[in-house]
Order: sequence, then structure tokens, then C-alpha cells
Amino acid sequence: MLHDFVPEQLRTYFSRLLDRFFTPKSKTLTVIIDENFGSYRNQVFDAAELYLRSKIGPETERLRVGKTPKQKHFTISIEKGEEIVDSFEGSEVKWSYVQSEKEKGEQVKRHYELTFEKKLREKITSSYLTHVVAESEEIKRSLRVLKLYSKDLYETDDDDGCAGGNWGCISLEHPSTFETLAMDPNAKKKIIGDLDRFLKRREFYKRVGKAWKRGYLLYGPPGTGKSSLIAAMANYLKFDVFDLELSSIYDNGQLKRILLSTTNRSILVFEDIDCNSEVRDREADDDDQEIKRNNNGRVTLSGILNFIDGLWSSFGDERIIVFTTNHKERLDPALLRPGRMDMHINMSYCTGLGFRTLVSNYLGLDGLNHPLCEEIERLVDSTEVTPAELAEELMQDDDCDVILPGVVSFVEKRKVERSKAKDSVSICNEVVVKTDDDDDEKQSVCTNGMRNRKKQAGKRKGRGARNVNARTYLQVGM
Ligand SMILES: Nc1ncnc2c1ncn2[C@@H]1O[C@H](COP(=O)(O)OP(=O)(O)OP(=O)(O)O)[C@@H](O)[C@H]1O
Ligand SMILES: [Mg+2]
Repeated sequence: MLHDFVPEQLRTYFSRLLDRFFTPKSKTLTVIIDENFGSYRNQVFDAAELYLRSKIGPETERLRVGKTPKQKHFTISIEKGEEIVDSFEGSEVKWSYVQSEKEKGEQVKRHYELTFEKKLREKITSSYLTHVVAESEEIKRSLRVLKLYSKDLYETDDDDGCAGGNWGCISLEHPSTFETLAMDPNAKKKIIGDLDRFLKRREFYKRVGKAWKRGYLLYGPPGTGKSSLIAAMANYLKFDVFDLELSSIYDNGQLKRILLSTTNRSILVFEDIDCNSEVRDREADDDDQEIKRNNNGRVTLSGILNFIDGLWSSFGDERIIVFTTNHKERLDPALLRPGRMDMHINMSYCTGLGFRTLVSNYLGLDGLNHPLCEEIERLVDSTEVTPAELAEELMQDDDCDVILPGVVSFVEKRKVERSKAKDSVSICNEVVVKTDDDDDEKQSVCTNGMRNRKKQAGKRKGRGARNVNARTYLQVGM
């Protein structure tokens, strides 16, 4: 017809017009996500790679698997040509992975194709891709190998992933978690809740004009799990740990430089803070001369406090600051005042419940079902024995029938020794938490099962007026 009725000059035009009219229109749109974006890596490509690992379904026929010596887990990814279907707020999208054939001297080009209905363009290119990037960040955090930084380490075992500056760093592979920690379950819950709240409160801290950080004081005898709790916190939050050895820091200036070189999303640890004479209770310390000398060219208490709640406290974001001590009573009251440490956690001697956790860690169910277990719980409840001592006893053998009688005699022996030293003991895990409530209250559950609550005013020596009405005291037994 075109040949017969349309002049030659117009034929091409009409032919194109008819083509356009009769060819069915595609209802889908495909977005190409290249590996590189200009000369940079494409963040969306990397995010998609991580995100899609968690979306691999039973319909996928070919996968790639790999692992570097440093990686803990296998990395699984989809093979070229494979497709993955995902859904987002009721809409379906299809991902496919495309890889160019390698030509001589050329690098393989890789990209993802994301296909969806055209009408979803706005939703997919903004909300869905934002969701993919956010999810991938979460996955990255969970796969992260944590780092332990120390000024004493000159060499690092890992040159990728360590922060700059002159910190030495090794991978933190401490196995302690909140599940393996022998601690009163209520205290554990309280700490986990506090950490969760802290993570979610970026906007809150900004609104109230406070630095986004949280301070914990862990106190108790040696071997009760203070360092293990720090490792559990790091594993839970996926935060690196900076170990600040105060005795090796020359003065406040160096402390400032060291603290400023730490990274965000980290835990700064000042272990055995009472061993630094400057933070001991100055009224209780006789040796004034020593303190004067320490004020000259050493780290001073005010230098530390300046970073906790002074002008310098606003350095960095998402910081947890932990102080540990075996002797809380020796600390200067200025360090214990409200507003300084948000939570005071007493890591006390082991209790029956704590022993249960240790038995389940070390011996599994067999230990928990053993007839001696209950007897040991009762014994542990009535004497001062640390989780570290019990853990050592539980590692003596594999056989419950050998270990548990050994634990009985160990705890009985310890009980006799202790009762010679004093008549009675009171075992409690105490957690003092600063909250935003108006009331001050102290709650305690001791090992005898008694629970009491009492109103508590800011009476302690050295306590200032500030924040006195904004603390909750929780005392719980294991
Ligand atoms: N509460 C606990 N739960 C589980 N294991 C514990 C606990 N406390 C101690 N342990 C065991 O004892 C070992 C030593 O404990 P940890 O180093 O955490 O004690 P600490 O309170 O930091 O002691 P120190 O005051 O001497 O630094 C741990 O590696 C762990 O095996
Ligand atoms: Mg320790």
C-alpha cells in the first residue's frame, strides 16, 4: 500500500510511524547498575552485591562461592545470567547479573540489571535503592571483623581495616557474648536495652545538645567478667575497641591527641582506672605530694573528665566509654558523679543462676541435667566465688561425673576459707542506670529472693545538684 499510494519521499516517515503504532509498548523499565561510576566504584553496585546474597532463592541454578584466608564465612554470589526476584512494599523487581566476556587486554565489565514496571519508577529508583543500600550497610556491619586497638602494638596483623594514626591494631576475636556471660538476666537485659536505645538516639542527642556517647563504669573483683562484658558489648554493637592504657600516656595533651585519633562507632576502654593515682579518691589518699607531682606532666582527673563531659566530650560520634575498676571505693567522687558515667555495673561474685550459664557454656545440656548441678547452685549462692574460678574448674575434664564433684569440693573449700574471713556474705549484681525518668529509685533482688524498692535521693558524698532527678537505680541479684 505504501508503495502504491505514498510518494517515495514520504515512505520512510510513514513506515516508521506505523512501526511505532503497531509495535506493542514495553511496560517494563530496566536500570543498569555498573560496577564503576566514572573513576569511582559504584556504591549501588557494591550494595546490590551484598544485598542480593541474602535474597538467593531456590529458583537460582548457579552460584559462585569463595573465601579469603582472613574471612570467617564463605562469600556466595550469583553467577552471570542468573536472575533474582525481590519484592518491596508489594511490588516485584527482577535483578540479573551480567558480565562481559573477557577480551584480550580488557578487563571484565560487570553490571546488574534491575527490571520493574515503568509505573514504579519513582518508588524503585528512590525508596527501593535506598533500602538496598541501607540493608547492605547492616549486612556489612554484621560481617565486620572487629579490631582491638592499642598504643602498645607496634605491628598490626592486618593492614586493611585498621584506622589511621599511630594505633597498633589486631582483629578482636574475643568469643564473649551476652549469651555466654554469666550475669543476672535482668542486669543483662538492662544493659542490652540501654545499648539499643543509645544506638537509636542520634536525633535525641542532637536535640538535647549532648554529645552522642554513653559511659559505663564496671566494677568488681578480678575474674568477675568486666573485660568479658566489654568484649560482649563490642560483639553486640559491632564496635571496635580502643584500649587506653593510662599509665603509658604521658600527659593530658597526649591523652587529647590519642582520643582524637580514635574512630567513631567504637568503645574506648580505660581498664583498672583505680591504678591511676590521679583518679583515686583525693580525700582518702594520704599522699598529697604524689598527687601534686602527678598533676605535673601526667594525665590528670580533670583531663579525663574534660573528655567525658567537658568541652572536648563532643569529639566523635557513637562512642561508648568504659572504665573498669576492682575498687570503686577508691575512685574520686568526681568521677562517679551523675552525668559522668551513665551506668554503674557491679560485676559481682558468681550466683547459682550465673553458674547455670557457665555450665551450659562449658558442659552443654548434660551438665544442666546433672543431679549435682542444683546442689552447686545453692553452694555458689552462699559463698564468694568468681566466674573465672568456676570456669577454670569446669575445664578440668570432659566428663560431668568427674568435673561436677570437683566443683563441689572446690566451692565447699572456698566457703570454709571465706567464712573464716567473715561471717556472712551478700551477693548482688547491681546496675545503676541513668534514665530520663523523673524519679530516682533503687530496685534490688538479692540471692535470697527478696526484692525491695526504695526511693533514693542524691545523698552520696560529692554528688552535685545536676541530674540528681534523672537517675534510676536498679540493684538486682543473679
Ligand atoms: N561473668 C562471666 N561470665 C562468663 N565467663 C566469665 C565471667 N567472668 C569471668 N569469666 C571467665 O573468666 C575469664 C576472666 O574474666 P575477665 O577477664 O572478664 O574478668 P575481669 O573482671 O575483667 O578481671 P580483672 O579485674 O582481673 O580484669 C574470662 O575469660 C572468662 O572465661
Ligand atoms: Mg579485666
